[in-house]
Amino acid sequence: MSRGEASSRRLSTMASLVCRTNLVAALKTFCRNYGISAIHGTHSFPEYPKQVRIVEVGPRDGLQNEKELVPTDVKIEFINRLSQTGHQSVEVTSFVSPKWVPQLADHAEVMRGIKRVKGVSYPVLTPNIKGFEAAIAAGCEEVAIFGAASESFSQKNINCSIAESLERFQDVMNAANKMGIRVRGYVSCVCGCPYEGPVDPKMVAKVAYAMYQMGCYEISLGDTIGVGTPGSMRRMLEEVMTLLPPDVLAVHCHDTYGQALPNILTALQMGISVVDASVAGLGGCPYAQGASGNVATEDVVYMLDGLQIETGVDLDKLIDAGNYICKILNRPNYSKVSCAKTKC
Ligand SMILES: CC(C)(COP(=O)([O-])OP(=O)([O-])OC[C@H]1O[C@@H](n2cnc3c(N)ncnc32)[C@H](O)[C@@H]1OP(=O)([O-])[O-])[C@@H](O)C(=O)NCCC(=O)NCCSC(=O)C[C@@](C)(O)CC(=O)[O-]
Repeated sequence: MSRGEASSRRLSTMASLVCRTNLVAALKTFCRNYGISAIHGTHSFPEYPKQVRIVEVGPRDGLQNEKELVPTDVKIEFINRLSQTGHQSVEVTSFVSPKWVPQLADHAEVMRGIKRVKGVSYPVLTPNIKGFEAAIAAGCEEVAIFGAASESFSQKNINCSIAESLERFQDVMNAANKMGIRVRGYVSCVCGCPYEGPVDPKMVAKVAYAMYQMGCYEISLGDTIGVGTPGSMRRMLEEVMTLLPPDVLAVHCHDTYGQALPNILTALQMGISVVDASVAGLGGCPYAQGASGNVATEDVVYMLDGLQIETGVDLDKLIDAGNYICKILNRPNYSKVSCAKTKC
C-alpha cells in the first residue's frame, strides 16, 4: 500500500470512529437532557445488524486438528456441500508446512479439486511468502495471514515473534497487492493465551491495527482457547474499537467454556456483523492444547434466524453437511441445533 493510500485509510478509519462516537455521544446527551431512559416503551434494546456474513472455517480450522488423515476426496465433497448452503465464504485449507500440520498437506489438491460456486469466496491461510506463492499457484483468490496477541503463542504456532510475523505478513501483503488478491487477517488469543494466560486488550488492538494498516480488508479476532466471556469480550472489543471501526472486524469464537454464543451476541450488539464458525463444532488449533472446537455454524445460524438477522444460509443443508463429515470422521456432532433437529 502506498503512503497516500495508507494515510487516506487512516483518515477514513478516524472519520468513521469520530462519526460513530459523536452520534452515540449526541444520542446519550439528548436522552439525558430530555429524561429519556428508554427506547421502545420502558426498556432500551440493543440494535443488531440486519445481516451477518458467516465465514465457514470447518474445512480448515475444523479439520486441521484431526489426528487421522481425512482423504482428499472427502474434503472436496465436504467443501462442495458447504458451497451449496448459501455461505458466502468457505475457508478451504492452509498453505502451511506439512511437517507442522500434516492434515492439510493436500492443500493444493483440495483447492484444485473443489467446484467453485459463483459468489462464494474460498480463502486459505498463508503464514509467509512461500505459502502465498503455493496458494496462488493452486488458484487461490483470497488468503488470510494469521498473527497473535501473545508472544508465546506466536512462537509456538508460527515459530517467530509477533514483530517477525508482521514482517513476513508485509511480504505477503506486497505480493497480494500487486496481484489484486484480498487478504484477511487473524489475531489469535484475544481473550487469553494457553501459555501466558490473560492477554492485554491493548496488545490485541495493537496487532489488529498493524494488520489493518498493512492492508487487510478485515480482521478476525480469535478467542483461540474459548476462555472469553461476554465481559472480557466486551472489554477487548472496546479497546480494539478505539483504533478500528466494527465494520472491519469479525469474531472467531471457540466454545471450550460454552461462552461462544453469548460472546458472539456481545460482538453483534457492538456493531460487528461478521462471524467465523465451524459446522458441527469441529476444530481447534494444534498449538493450543485443551482448546475445544469452534462455535458450531448450525447454532449460530439458528440464533441469528431467531433474531431475524439475514445470513443467506440454509440451516437444513448445513446440518446435512455437518452430519456428512461427522459420520466419516466417526465423531459426535457438537452442534446442539443439529442434534436437536436430527435427534442424534
Ligand atoms: C509458519 C511455518 C511454516 C514456519 O515454520 P519454520 O519451520 O519456522 O519455517 P522455515 O522458514 O524455517 O522453513 C522450515 C521448513 O518449512 C518449509 N516451509 C516454510 N513455510 C512453508 C509453507 N508456507 N508451506 C510449506 N512449507 C513451508 C520450508 O520450506 C522448510 O522445509 P524443509 O527445508 O525443512 O523441508 C510453520 O510454523 C507452520 O507451518 N506453522 C503452522 C501453523 C498453523 O497452521 N497453525 C494452525 C492455524 S492458526 C489457528 O488455528 C488460529 C486461528 C487462525 O484459527 C484463529 C484462532 O482460533 O485464534
